[in-house]
Amino acid sequence: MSAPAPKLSGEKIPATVITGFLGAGKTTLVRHVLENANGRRIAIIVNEFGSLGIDGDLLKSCGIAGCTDDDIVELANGCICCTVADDFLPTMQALLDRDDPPEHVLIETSGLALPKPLIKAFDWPTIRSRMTVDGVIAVVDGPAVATGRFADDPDAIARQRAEDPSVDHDNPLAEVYEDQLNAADLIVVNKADLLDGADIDALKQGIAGAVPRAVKVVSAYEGRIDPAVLLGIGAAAEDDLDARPSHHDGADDHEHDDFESFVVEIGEIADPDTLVARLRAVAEAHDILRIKGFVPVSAKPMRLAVQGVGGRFRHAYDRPWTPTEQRVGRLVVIGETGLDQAAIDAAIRG
Ligand SMILES: Nc1nc2c(ncn2[C@@H]2O[C@H](COP(=O)(O)OP(=O)(O)OP(=O)(O)O)[C@@H](O)[C@H]2O)c(=O)[nH]1
Repeated sequence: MSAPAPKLSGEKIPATVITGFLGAGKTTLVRHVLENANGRRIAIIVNEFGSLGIDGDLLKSCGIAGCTDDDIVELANGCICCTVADDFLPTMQALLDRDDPPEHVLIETSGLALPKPLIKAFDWPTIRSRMTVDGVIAVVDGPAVATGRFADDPDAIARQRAEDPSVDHDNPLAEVYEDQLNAADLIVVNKADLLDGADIDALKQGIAGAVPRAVKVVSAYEGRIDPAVLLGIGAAAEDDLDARPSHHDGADDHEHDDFESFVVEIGEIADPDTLVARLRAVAEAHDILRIKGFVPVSAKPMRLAVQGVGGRFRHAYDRPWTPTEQRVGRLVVIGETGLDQAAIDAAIRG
């Protein structure tokens, strides 16, 4: 795989924003870029909706040569789009002020973040003079879109509009998903292994037709796209905000109260397959969007990383528990507001 050709705008350091709904495959794609960085110094900023930094932890334990923990900065304090001034700008400033600043910065937003406020932050004078948004990549969960996960219910919208003409959506998932696509310079339809060729073509066409401007749409498996395609787009997105409409244009701020997250703690488990079967049943019964975390397994020195997107689960041992870590399982649960937290907690803990 060839090294991505750096396409700097003047002396500015390029930043790539990786957006996409919960569980679409953003961390998987970031990891693939790191594995194929060919010596290029890339810093990663990872933002999560939940209070636990699972993605940053997964990337830190990736064992990729040349990728140090210092190059991975976690912002787990809420969605990056709402904490721009408090968290994001000081973090960027610190990266830029390093003795050896990165050659490229990848920013993985939370699955619920709206990318536009983040792109706008690159217009702040202190950042604007030194960085540019090289491109916004939207990662899409192909099978989730194909099964109508983000589709609106047209009747419900018509009813709501009759009461309040300014209402766009009754579906917060659709709203976040569309904002993410509308901001993109490149759209990656991921999880192609779970779709057949005709479905992929139809999805790509449908997505390309739904976004407001001509944007390349590609398909991928496990986020495997040549970094030369992802990096070096040269979009300067901060100068091009009007071309990226958002459902929240005109609003000073927005709330994430359509979604909620909480953490379930569990003790050592005896058998990963039994746990995953239980998690799958809970996720389906409560329409949970995302479950992820790490769990100790009896007599195993390695911790088990567990990932669920809807009812689809994966698990793998990722690294040994360190001597200073408590062998306690922590799973982040994310869903639309109104989850029955007590019932979910009890069901997960068995
Ligand atoms: N079958 C399949 N699974 C995939 C693919 N890419 C990623 N996954 C799995 O999907 C799950 C979510 O992937 P992540 O990369 O963590 O997704 P994410 O977008 O970073 O998730 P959040 O940060 O929670 O929004 C994991 O279990 C991945 O292993 C793919 O191409 N095919």
